[in-house]
Amino acid sequence: MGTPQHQQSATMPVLKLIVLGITLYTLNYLRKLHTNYKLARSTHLNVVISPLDPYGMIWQLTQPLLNSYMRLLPERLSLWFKVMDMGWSWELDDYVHRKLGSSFVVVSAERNVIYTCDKEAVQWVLGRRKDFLKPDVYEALDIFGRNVDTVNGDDWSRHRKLTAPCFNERVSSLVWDESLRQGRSMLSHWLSQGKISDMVDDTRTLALHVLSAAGFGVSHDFLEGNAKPAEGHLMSHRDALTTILRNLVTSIVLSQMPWAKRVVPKKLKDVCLAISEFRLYMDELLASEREVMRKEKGFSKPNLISTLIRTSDEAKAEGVQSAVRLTDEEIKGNIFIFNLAGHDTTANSLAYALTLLALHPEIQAWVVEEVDEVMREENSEYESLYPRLKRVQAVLYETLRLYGPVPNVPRAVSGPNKTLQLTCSSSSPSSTYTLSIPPNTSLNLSLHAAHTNAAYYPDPTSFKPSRWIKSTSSPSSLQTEELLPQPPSFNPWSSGPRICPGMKFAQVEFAAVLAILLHSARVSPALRKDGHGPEYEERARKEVYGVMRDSALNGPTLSMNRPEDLWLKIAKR
Ligand code: HEM
Repeated sequence: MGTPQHQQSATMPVLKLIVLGITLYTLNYLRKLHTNYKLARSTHLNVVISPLDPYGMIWQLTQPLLNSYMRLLPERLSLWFKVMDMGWSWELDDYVHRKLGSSFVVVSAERNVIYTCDKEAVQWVLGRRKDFLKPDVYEALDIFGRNVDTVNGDDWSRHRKLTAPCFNERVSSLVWDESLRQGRSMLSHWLSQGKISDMVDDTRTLALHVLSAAGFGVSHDFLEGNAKPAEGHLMSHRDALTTILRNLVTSIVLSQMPWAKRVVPKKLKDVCLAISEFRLYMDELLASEREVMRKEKGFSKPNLISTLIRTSDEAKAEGVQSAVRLTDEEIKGNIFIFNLAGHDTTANSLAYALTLLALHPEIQAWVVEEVDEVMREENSEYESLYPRLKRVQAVLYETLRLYGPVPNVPRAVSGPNKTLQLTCSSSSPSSTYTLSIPPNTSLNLSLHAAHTNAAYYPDPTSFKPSRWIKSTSSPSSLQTEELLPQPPSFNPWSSGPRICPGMKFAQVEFAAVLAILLHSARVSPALRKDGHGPEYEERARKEVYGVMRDSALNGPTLSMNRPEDLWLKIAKR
């Protein structure tokens, strides 16, 4: 054993090495920060310096921990955090853009990010899919195979071309029928309770069942679902999918480590099982769908999966090169992404809309007027009823404007060292500016900030679905009302070539469910404890509003943080 002096002299070089390492790292960090700062200044936009890379792993991991501390700091020290935290950027509406301009730059050592809520810039970026790409981070969603949501370039054209036929009018009609069926069951379940909490849980079940019927041709009962595993399985199809969607990040990580199922704790083992079971179900679906097509020389039902297989197999049969076909892995990747992209988005939109209507009884009465007129008819056909639900559609638009599931859309710039320029004048005609995007710069399109910008929407934070309706006669009547087209500042489904292909699917599902509910029931705010009288109603209103506003990006979509605290009264009309 050496003397203390010997030990001290042995640790000195190690310490020196550590100090040298830290110094070199810091100098390199400052050099990169300085280079990016100079690039950011060249844009002539306002600049916010961030110590962390907005797309980096450290930011992703530390953000939730830093949140409560940052709220204690004065704004000049916490502004970078306010800008980058997606939860805050939703909570603050367009506050940050009002302070820093409709476009500004966040500088970090790794990259710069231009944040913009300028409608011209947003349309420009979304319209140029070859210049502005989905960032690599999307590839994490390739759990079951590459798909239309995660790929870029020619691959995207192929996926989009072959998946587009899935969203046709026959599928819309199927979505309508199934949504009415599920909506009716959900309503009788709610009416039997009189007062409900955690409505989001029910709207998620409903959305999943509609996707299952329209996606796989598998119908579930609203209450019982299909909890029994099919023959040869350990988990039901519905439970496997629900487990994956509710544990998305864990599923992404575990899908990369197939060996992990042997060593992880029980809860994670269930996620591993769900992944392998869902893969098996998809293999079986593909095989059985092909069998039906072979026997009947057609396809059983016009659902998403049969359309996807048919389109792809027809291309194969016609000897079309592989460049315009999807592999089985890619078919499975797309089926999964339809489920992921179409589940929480629609479920949360329904939940927010019902909460908003409960808080605004006068608007609920306005929608009911239309619903009663349309739904009193004997027939419940999609073609004749859906187009007449214009006020219902206006409620969806207004809900998405204020509580859109996707408040921000990220984009990377393709190729190195490119400077792109656009002249913007929309936010203020007197202050036209050039938006130039220097090298090493990504983009963040602040959809929610645009949706709550007073230059685009008068009285922007108020819930006013009537702003989407115009009447062609005076006095206004239901027959002469028209739904206004979506303006360039309104992009809850994105826009351009990569616009959400499930837009119509979501619109039809939303309209059917809202119409069936409001035709028979009235929704109003409630509290966990029963009570009545004006004071009770006022407290219930405040509580429900508070729970709804306590929302954040939980996973990829905006949702309420405490849905179990949301109580609503459902009374038969
Ligand atoms: C209210 C409901 C919905 C909203 C607000 C919504 C919103 C969006 C947005 C903003 C994007 C673009 C994301 C980006 O470019 O980064 C998108 C893409 C997509 N959505 Fe939706 N969505 C909804 C429902 C659905 C449904 C029901 C489906 C399928 C059944 C679906 C499937 C997809 C797919 C596959 C993409 C990727 C398209 C591509 O990149 O070419 N969505 N959605």
